[in-house]
Amino acid sequence: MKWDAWGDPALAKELSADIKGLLAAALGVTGDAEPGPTADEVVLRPSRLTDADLKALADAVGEAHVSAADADRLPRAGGKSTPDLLRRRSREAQDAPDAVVLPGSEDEIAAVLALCAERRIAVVPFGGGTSVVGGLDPERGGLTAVISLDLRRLDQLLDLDETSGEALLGAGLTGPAAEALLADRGYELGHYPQSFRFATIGGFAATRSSGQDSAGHGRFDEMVRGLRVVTPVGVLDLGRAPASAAGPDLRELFLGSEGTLGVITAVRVRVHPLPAVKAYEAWSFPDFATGTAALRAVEQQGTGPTVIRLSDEAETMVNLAMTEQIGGSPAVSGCLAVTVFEGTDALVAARHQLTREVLLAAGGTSLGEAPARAWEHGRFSAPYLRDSLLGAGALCETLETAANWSRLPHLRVAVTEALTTALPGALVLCHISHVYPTGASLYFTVVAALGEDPLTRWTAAKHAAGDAIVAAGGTITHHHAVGADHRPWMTDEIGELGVRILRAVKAELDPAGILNPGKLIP
Ligand SMILES: Cc1cc2nc3c(=O)[nH]c(=O)nc-3n(C[C@H](O)[C@H](O)[C@H](O)COP(=O)(O)OP(=O)(O)OC[C@H]3O[C@@H](n4cnc5c(N)ncnc54)[C@H](O)[C@@H]3O)c2cc1C
Repeated sequence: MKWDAWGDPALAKELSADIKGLLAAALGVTGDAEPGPTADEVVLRPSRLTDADLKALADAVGEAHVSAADADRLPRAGGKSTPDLLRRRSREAQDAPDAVVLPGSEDEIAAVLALCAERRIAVVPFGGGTSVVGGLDPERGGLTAVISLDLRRLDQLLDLDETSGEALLGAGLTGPAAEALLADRGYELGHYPQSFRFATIGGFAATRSSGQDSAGHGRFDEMVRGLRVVTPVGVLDLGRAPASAAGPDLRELFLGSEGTLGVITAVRVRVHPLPAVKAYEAWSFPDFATGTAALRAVEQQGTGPTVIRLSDEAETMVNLAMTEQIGGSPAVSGCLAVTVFEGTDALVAARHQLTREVLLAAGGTSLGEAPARAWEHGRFSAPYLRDSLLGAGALCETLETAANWSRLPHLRVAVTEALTTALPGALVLCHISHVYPTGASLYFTVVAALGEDPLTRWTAAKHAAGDAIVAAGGTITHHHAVGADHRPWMTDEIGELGVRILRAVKAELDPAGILNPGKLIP
């Protein structure tokens, strides 16, 4: 993963003539942005750890697994939101964790937490580094220093119970590494967020991630059967049966806990046999309202596509211009919807047919397989385009929410208005990609001219959007999590009493307050 951009440098994308034309016509963006510093030119604030601290950390995990070198600190200085990337481009002194520590076992994690509590050092658990909500900000929270606890060494398939269809996965496994280990045994987890190639099993659990196949396989939190968590005061092993009436489900406390309550070391997940067949069909709807009603009808009928998503008119149009870049869709007018079905021959055929009938009756026109296959082909490539847009002088950022079907139309209008008021002239695209019987998520992409001081302008726009979401009855986050960026709205989301409950749990599990200060809990 690059320190100042997304993913693999070899896959960086050039902007096509079509996109450059669109940027010039829609946003007046014609030139290139000033390039940021190289890694060697970045100035990091010096590490605040003493030699004695570093020696104690090395005693806990081995000398080879502790580093206070700038080359190791810089890639863990934050996540991968656009504000993170803009900060990395700064030529002013940047903050970063004071050291990077890579434990190899639960005992080593427990030892690190104990010595950090004793020495008043904050700990930021680090999975794949793909947070887009400031979840990895190197916040010290009034303590003397902060370390990044990189969990990549916890990368084993620890158990596969084929009879039950459950796998125990190390928290540091990336999406592709976990799927490869399972595929060797004929199984699939089926969690494919856009950040799939770099994000980790522990990160998915810690943020309540949702993948693009959520209609068929569920959100990540729905896949979790059990969790192992190391806290500063002991180890928890949660989830002993597929269902239980033994009081409140404590797994739920750690799903979405974002490193503030403990370090997730292993996750027991539901797995399924690799699908025998897949079927694809794309659809066009005359407008977003008609398409939204069609998705609702499919979801409420329960006919079970694995993927179902709908782009609004603007996103469908931009998708066209991106065809060359990310394998986007061939010519489509109106609003593009994509459906994918997976499973056995008979189930796929039945689900596909039942879904088709609903979509046709709801006003959809079939576009055949090609646009749906093109979407799948390019589905992990869009983040590379954001880097190219930044290089060309355009700010591109996303935000997401969810609400009941009845609130969705107003929520979409309110967020779009908030964004275009805060960033006049910005292009705001929207899609639905996660559906539930009672509602759906809305995912917004904002493209604007970078202009002067983009960080301040984006922060103001994000704030306006957050206020609009809350006022319109949406959740402040459907799957990106809270981190530092959504924390100001947590009291609106769960109320004062809800915040007090989280604080009380935190005080019990993390009395020294070392775990990921400044995130999630107001
Ligand atoms: C381009 C892009 C596309 C994205 N697409 C999606 C998407 O489709 N769906 C989606 O859900 N999200 C998406 N995200 C957001 C992000 O990928 C998810 O939040 C992901 O789950 C983070 O996983 P990670 O391993 O990278 O965790 P990190 O970013 O390293 O950490 C995220 C948070 O979890 C904590 N944490 C990490 N590992 C552990 C652990 N083992 N124990 C305790 N705490 C831990 C960290 O301290 C931090 O607060 C996207 C991000 C980017 C940049």
